[in-house]
Order: sequence, then C-alpha cells, then structure tokens
Amino acid sequence: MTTGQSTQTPNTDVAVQALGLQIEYPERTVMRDLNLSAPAGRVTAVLGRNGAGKTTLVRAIATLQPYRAGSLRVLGHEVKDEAQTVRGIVGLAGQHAAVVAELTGVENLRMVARLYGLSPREARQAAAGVIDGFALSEFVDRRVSTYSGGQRRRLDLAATFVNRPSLLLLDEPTTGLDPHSRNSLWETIRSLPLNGTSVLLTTQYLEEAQRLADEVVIIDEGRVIQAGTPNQLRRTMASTTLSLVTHAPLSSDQAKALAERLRGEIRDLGDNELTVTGQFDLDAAHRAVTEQGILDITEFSVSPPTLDDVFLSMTGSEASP
Ligand SMILES: Nc1ncnc2c1ncn2[C@@H]1O[C@H](COP(=O)(O)OP(=O)(O)OP(=O)(O)O)[C@@H](O)[C@H]1O
Repeated sequence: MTTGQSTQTPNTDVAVQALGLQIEYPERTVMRDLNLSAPAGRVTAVLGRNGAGKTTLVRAIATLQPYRAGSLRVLGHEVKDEAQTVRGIVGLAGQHAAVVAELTGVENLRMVARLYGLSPREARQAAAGVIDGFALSEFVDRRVSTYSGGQRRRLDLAATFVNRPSLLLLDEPTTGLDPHSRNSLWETIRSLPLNGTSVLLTTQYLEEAQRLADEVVIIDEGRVIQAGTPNQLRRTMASTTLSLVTHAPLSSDQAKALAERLRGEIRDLGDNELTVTGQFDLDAAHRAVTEQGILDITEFSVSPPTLDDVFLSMTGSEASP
C-alpha cells in the first residue's frame, strides 16, 4: 500500500543526480535543462570549456548555489530540501578559507578536523591519517605561507578528506599548476584510498578527464552533450587514424580496397603514404593491410582518437588547450 508520505530510502548507488536542473544568475540562465548522473564510489569528470557552468554546478551540489527548477540529488538527498544533510556528506576542495597561511600544514589539518567536531585526540589521528596519502610529509611541518601552489593545492585536498566525505568535489583541481605539479597531483588523486567515496571533479583538460575519471560528462552552455567512459566516448564519437608508409608506391585501387575493408575514409594518399580514418581498432587495421597484400611497409601506426577529437566532433569547435 502506498501513502501520501515519501517512504523512499535515499538511492545510494548514484552520488549525484541532476534532472532538468535550471540555474539562473540575475542577468542570465546558466543551466537550462541539465541531466546528469554520477555513479557512487567512482570518479566522474565534468568536462567543459571556460564558462560552461562547471563551478556553478559544483557550488549547487555543495548547497552554495540555489537552483530555480529541476532536481539535484546527492546520494539520494534533494539538495534544496536537505541542505544540512548534504553539507554533512559533501567535501569541496578549493575552499581556501579553512586553510590558514600562518599555521603549518599539520596544524591546519588538525584545525579542520576540530571544526568538523572531532576531539583533539581524534583530530590528531585524522590529520596523521591523510599525510601519507596526500604526500605531505616533506612540507607538512612548514607554515603554509611558504608553500608552492602545488603543495597548497595538495593540502587543500587533504583537508577536505580529513572528514571522510561521502562525496568529494574537486573544482578544477590542477588549473594553474605547472605540468610537474599537475602530474604529481594526478597520481595522488588516482591513488586516493576512496573506500566507497564518490568523486566529482570538474576540468577543462581533456587529459585530466581521461587520466582520472571512470565516467566523463561533457557539458557545454549548461547542458550535457555527451556522457560515458573515456573509452566509450573515444569509440563512439571520433575516428581512429591508420597511417601507412611503404617502399613501393601504393595504387589507388589498393588504397580504396583498404579503406572499404575498414569502412573508413581515405584522408591522404601519396605515392608511398596513405592515411585512413574510421571506427576500427589495431587488429582490424592489421588484418585489412595483410589481406590487401600491401608489402614493404616502413611505417604502420594506428592512433585512437583523443578526447580532444571527441570534443571537436561533438561541438564542432576546439576544446580548451
Ligand atoms: N555570480 C555570477 N553572476 C552572473 N554570472 C555568473 C556568475 N558566476 C558565473 N557566471 C556566469 O555563468 C557562466 C558559467 O560560469 P561557471 O563559473 O560556472 O563556468 P565554468 O565552467 O566553471 O568556467 P571556468 O572553467 O572558467 O571556471 C559564465 O558565463 C559566467 O560568466
């Protein structure tokens, strides 16, 4: 029997679910009809260009940005109606307010743990518990005012993790970092002992989404334009490229037969060079070349599409570098 009251238990399989989400600033509508689902216990990347609405979305999930229409649920809790509960399960990295430059890293971690309501002893343990995982040990006893950008970002991230949030929000975690710091932060994020923690990160870097995420959601102008695993997106939306260089000249019949065999298109045909694009994999390319009896191959390469290609094929314009 059903009653008028909601007896639903929150759906904990989905970390974040947006349905018909609409968000407006005084002068403009940023999200019109955003539909997005981020599975629990996984890393989901929201990929989009400058101004796509990534920060707005993260702020809305963290209860900091009101939404006008639609539904936004965090582990089953409607953000608008259960803001207090949502605040208790979400951690947002990049909130520098809680990190004090005059204190050392470890003092900051303990302070944040105390703010979350832990006793002094628990706070010490919680701080100690994240130092290795976030590779802070080299500088954690120094004052934060002496940190590099990458070290500061790492401490922010660790501070968010102290409270073991069920959903960790990382808003453009490596923007502005040099390539070395970015790489090392990627390694840290990849090796986080998630133990069921869901992560939603925003990024404008295709490589970042590719390297870190189990699921990628691409948004543009406040709407989802594609979603899937990095591999699915590559496979469905953009082309693989086969490049061949041969000693003996290739005939156009040979090139045509090869492209047909691969159900691809000839992009370039020179005397000794051929480029074919299409939806095929390395094995299929090997087989097709062998079957066409193309000999004397000096170069053979098959390049799967990157998320850059995916973005280009979907939006018709280049992604941010
Ligand atoms: N407080 C605000 N008032 C009015 N418009 C805003 C406000 N904050 C953001 N916007 C606009 O909303 C749009 C989305 O902004 P948002 O910061 O969410 O994008 P983003 O994808 O995070 O971009 P970036 O990668 O540059 O951080 C932009 O056009 C931005 O100019």
